Amino acid sequence: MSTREKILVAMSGGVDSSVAALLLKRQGYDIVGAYMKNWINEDNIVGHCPWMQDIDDARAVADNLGIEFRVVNLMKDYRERIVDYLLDGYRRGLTPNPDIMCNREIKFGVFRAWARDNGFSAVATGHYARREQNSDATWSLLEGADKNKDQSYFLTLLSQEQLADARFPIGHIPKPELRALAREAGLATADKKDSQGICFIGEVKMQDFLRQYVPDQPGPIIRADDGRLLGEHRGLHYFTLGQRKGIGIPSNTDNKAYVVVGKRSEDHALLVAFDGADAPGLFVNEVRIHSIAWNCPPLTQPRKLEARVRYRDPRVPAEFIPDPAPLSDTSAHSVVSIAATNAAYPTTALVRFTEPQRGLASGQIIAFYDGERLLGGGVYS
Ligand SMILES: Nc1ncnc2c1ncn2[C@@H]1O[C@H](COP(=O)(O)OP(=O)(O)OP(=O)(O)O)[C@@H](O)[C@H]1O
Repeated sequence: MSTREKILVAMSGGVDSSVAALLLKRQGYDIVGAYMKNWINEDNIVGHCPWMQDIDDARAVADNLGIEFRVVNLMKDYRERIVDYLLDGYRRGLTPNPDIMCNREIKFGVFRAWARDNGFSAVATGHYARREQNSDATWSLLEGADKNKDQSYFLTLLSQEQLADARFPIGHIPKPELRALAREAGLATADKKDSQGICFIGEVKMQDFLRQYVPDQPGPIIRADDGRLLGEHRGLHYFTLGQRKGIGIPSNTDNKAYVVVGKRSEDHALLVAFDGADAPGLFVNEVRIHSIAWNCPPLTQPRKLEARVRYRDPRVPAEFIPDPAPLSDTSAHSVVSIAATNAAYPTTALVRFTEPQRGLASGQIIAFYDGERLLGGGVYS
């Protein structure tokens, strides 16, 4: 009987996870490839979703590598844990982050559980992130070596336990080198273009998707500084803090563009201002967060660290100040609770930035770092 470690490789039909499988195979692991069926556009609501092509591509790579290939149906879990979270968030005026939730709830949640039930000790993905063992045998998650492709931000809410079962075989490779490896090995996906996040959101505009599920609820567009009525919008869920495109109010004669600076739930008003450092509410020096999760020992005392306020932003200096006795964790109202259950540490905090930060929308996620090392993160209140 084989004593090689059994690893389930999440194969999306993209080049990154194809090379993840290639490398693990070369390293001698006992691997099986699996495509997660997360969403199928059965109602044909949101147009084209290339899942069938993706399955064919993933299967072709698995055949090339001579490994078994499975399709795992997680549509029900995905609907309950990601789509409902997304729609619930938008209905409540938040800006949810389905990519981060998908990693925690699906890839390293139900998919990992499926892997365990089927005799695998770990789940590998094609994320640009690295895992490093600490002296006490726990794991740290580091940014991908290719800083232009780093995806550690998307793994922000993973726990130490999830990290222990995760493998990121491509995290140390620059993308051009990865494509070269794929070509040399003759992988069918070698020159496939990069995907755009979650299938059903990547291939369609989020607005088109939301239109099918969240009823329009028109309200006034109001200029924040003088209360002037500028027009009408179709629903607050189509907008997020810091958004400039699609407001539908022309720039003024000086070519100054309007930007969303707030939402007022009482009268469904969309608050806008001219974009700039003095736009009211657009820039903040500090922000409250909830649903904090750590993959390292939880921070219970104030500490200086670095924060990434959104994907692709550089890390910025900040001070993390935990609330000693959080009164309420707003995520408790969410369909999918983002909060760490029974956390033995404060799950709310204040984050104070050295430089003001722009457009931190409620529901979005902040990630904390110590250099390249991801510590954890939380959700903007
Ligand atoms: N439907 C899916 N089935 C299996 N694994 C998936 C699926 N979607 C994503 N993954 C896994 O999650 C990783 C990151 O997903 P993401 O959507 O960010 O793709 P990516 O970075 O473009 O990678 P790839 O080139 O492998 O598609 C993928 O590399 C893959 O391991």
